[in-house]
Amino acid sequence: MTLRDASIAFKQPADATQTHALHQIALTINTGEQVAIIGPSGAGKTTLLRLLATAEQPHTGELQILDTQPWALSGNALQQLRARIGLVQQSPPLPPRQRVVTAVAAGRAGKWSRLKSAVNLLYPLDIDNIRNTLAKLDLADKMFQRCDQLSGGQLQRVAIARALYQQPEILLADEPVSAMDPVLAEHTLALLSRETRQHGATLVVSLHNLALALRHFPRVIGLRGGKIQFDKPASEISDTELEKLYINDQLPAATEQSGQPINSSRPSTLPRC
Ligand SMILES: Nc1ncnc2c1ncn2[C@@H]1O[C@H](COP(=O)(O)OP(=O)(O)OP(=O)(O)O)[C@@H](O)[C@H]1O
Repeated sequence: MTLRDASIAFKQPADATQTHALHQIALTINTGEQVAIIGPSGAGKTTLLRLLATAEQPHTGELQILDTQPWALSGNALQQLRARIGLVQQSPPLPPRQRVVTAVAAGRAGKWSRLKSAVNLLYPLDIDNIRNTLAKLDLADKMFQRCDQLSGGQLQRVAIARALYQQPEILLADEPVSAMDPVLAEHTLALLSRETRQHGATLVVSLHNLALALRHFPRVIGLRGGKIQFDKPASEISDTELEKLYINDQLPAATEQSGQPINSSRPSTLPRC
């Protein structure tokens, strides 16, 4: 997938000013690559993932993905393209009363006929595969539970199971392990990496945890203020570059109090606005 000088600006309803969520982003991510996106709160990570998922249209510039220009496609063709792209959202929008099995089955709805999707909503057709997918995330016992009976971390795992079950060619995940304990977070990122590699799929994940980003992803993109600060192999990123990426002039007291430099080797969850 390729972005050429892509920008997105949002109008703020309060004062009608524009926020440049992304500014002239140029990048290419090749098929099968595994990439982490890091950066401070408000850097534009979610917007970038939504742009790649074709959930957001660039206001200027261009996106080419899976050999097409999505915004030149008809409505039907765009829907078909979206069925080939999986997006795990930061707060998975799972209907509270839906059962886990149905939520996961919905991952393939875009690939099925309307009739099959409707039947599947009532009577999930592919129980064994769904159970296997949930088992990889230690959730097989929750298969028939309602989504509103799950914890935040369990809901995140349901959303990941749904994306894995979809078997997309591109899997995009927005802070997919933010509500998980450290052991589950490690396990889940390793699983995402392994599963996408096995299917030859591309994986792009935004993360606040630097240690996880650097450990699990060979390529890391640092985003700040809607612009790319660096895009390089994880092994080449220095602590100074990380300090520069996350520097927060709005939080002098917090930074002084902690007195801790940003260190990529320790698990780090940085202060958020
Ligand atoms: N729908 C929207 N309307 C107006 N402004 C928006 C909208 N979505 C995002 N923004 C603004 O765009 C900027 C980038 O937001 P985005 O959610 O992409 O950042 P982020 O890096 O994912 O942040 P976080 O780490 O806190 O999730 C922010 O300034 C945000 O306020």
